[in-house]
Amino acid sequence: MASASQGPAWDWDWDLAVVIGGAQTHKLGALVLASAAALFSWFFISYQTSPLKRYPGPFLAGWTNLWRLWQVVRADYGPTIKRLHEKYGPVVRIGPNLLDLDLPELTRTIYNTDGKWVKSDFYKNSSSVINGKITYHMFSETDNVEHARMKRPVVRHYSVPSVLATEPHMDKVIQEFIDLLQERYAGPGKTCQFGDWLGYYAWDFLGIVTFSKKFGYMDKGADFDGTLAIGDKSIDYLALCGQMPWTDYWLDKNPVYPLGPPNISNVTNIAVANLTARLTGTDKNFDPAKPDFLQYFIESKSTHPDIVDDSAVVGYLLLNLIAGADTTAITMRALFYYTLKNPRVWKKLQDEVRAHIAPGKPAPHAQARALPYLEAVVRETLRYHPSVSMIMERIVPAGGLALPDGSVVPGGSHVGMNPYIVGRNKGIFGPDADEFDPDRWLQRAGESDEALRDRMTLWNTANLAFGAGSRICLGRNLSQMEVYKVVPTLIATFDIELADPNEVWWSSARWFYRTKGVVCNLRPRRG
Ligand code: HEM
Repeated sequence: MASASQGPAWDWDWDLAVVIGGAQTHKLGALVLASAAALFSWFFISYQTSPLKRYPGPFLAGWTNLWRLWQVVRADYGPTIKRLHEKYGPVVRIGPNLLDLDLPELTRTIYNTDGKWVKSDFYKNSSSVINGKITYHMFSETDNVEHARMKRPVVRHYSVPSVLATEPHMDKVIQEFIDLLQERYAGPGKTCQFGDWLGYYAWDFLGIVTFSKKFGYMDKGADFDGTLAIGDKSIDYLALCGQMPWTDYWLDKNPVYPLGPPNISNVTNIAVANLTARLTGTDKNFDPAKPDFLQYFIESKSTHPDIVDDSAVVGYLLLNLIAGADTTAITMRALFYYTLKNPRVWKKLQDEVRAHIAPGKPAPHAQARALPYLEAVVRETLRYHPSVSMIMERIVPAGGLALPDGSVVPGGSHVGMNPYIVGRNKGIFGPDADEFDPDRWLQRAGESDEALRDRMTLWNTANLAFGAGSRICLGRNLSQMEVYKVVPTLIATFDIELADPNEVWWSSARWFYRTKGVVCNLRPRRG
């Protein structure tokens, strides 16, 4: 009985708890259901009423940006979107408010200099928090007026004559590069992680033209301080967060516990240390007869005191390194990978180079630029494997964008083109656009000079490897000089072959189309 009399009390409490708990569970369940219904209705109404609904694309992409985030996670972004264009045509909806266009005839409209076309928020997460304030640089600043203000003091330093003035620095680093390769890898039975070395060269090259000092990756033959790996992470962060830019405020810009990519503090420290040494006259590396970008930027403080202070100089220095090293390394790696895999192209390039460039010393820029097949190979590499292989998003200005099919994309929508996709447009480059063939850039049999000129003008409109318009790559002259000088120097100095002619390199197609591999045998030149 006792147990019977105690039992009901316990049961009563238990039952009450169950009833209350059940009621709460019901309420919670109802709340979850209501929220899901509201969310679904919101998605459904947005989907149904979107002015972009008429454009084809994967079903999920029209509903949520998670679809495109997933494509970035998969690291096969450019090729995936290209396949969608093959299926749906030149306009593909890849987000609720985003169209990817394969319409080279519109490049000069979307990427122009009139200031009306603005970069989307995709770019904003490539910024830093300085003294508690989010700070943008030339690449991440979306406001065109502010961007023009930042660019004005330094743009002339990237002109061909200014870049050419740094050739003595380039020669120094190129000489060291070939000497190190000779020392370490030119012996019998040795293979060289050539792809990695092109990365070390690209970083040390920029170190030397930027502040007359290498980082030391070539000397150590390794990413000894992890900077190259951190650089990769920060570019991946840009690509991933850029699909839903608000996530950056919860991750990297979160004031409580920032969860962004590791920052390249060692490069920042090096930039600050170099600036301080230069300003205090203790910089032992600097020779006033050999200008570098640090010197140019310090001069900008006098020419534009209202814009450039010491922290702006550090910003310019960092952008040189972050925007310029991997992009150029990707281009050089791709150039060697595709040409070495194609014996006809390799032989033609090697013959041309060896007929004009002396081995064992840096190729003079003027001589290298006079080699037509080298030029064709570089152009084809930039077309076939552009370092930036994602959509370069812009916001359609008020008034809309008229498409060739007669439709008008309304103002406020996001649109853009991807250098990888436009570069393989068959209407422009022909049915073999998916093949690597530098000869396409040469004058064809029976083609008049005028016809060649027209063809090149057309092809240049589809060349977005360096972007276009007011936001075109600032460092393009510098990176081209870097490539045009080192490639013939290497070919003139070494017999180069892939250690495994069937090598399939590792690749990751996100904002940068990164690659690893190109393992080579380097032997002192015989022929
Ligand atoms: C092969 C090498 C390179 C390639 C393929 C490349 C590609 C690009 C592309 C496509 C853009 C435009 C992005 C957009 O509009 O969304 C860009 C912008 C930029 N690049 Fe490069 N780049 C290269 C090398 C360099 C170098 C060496 C530097 C500097 C030393 C540099 C500095 C910049 C800067 C500052 C911007 C932003 C320009 C602006 O918005 O005003 N790049 N680059």
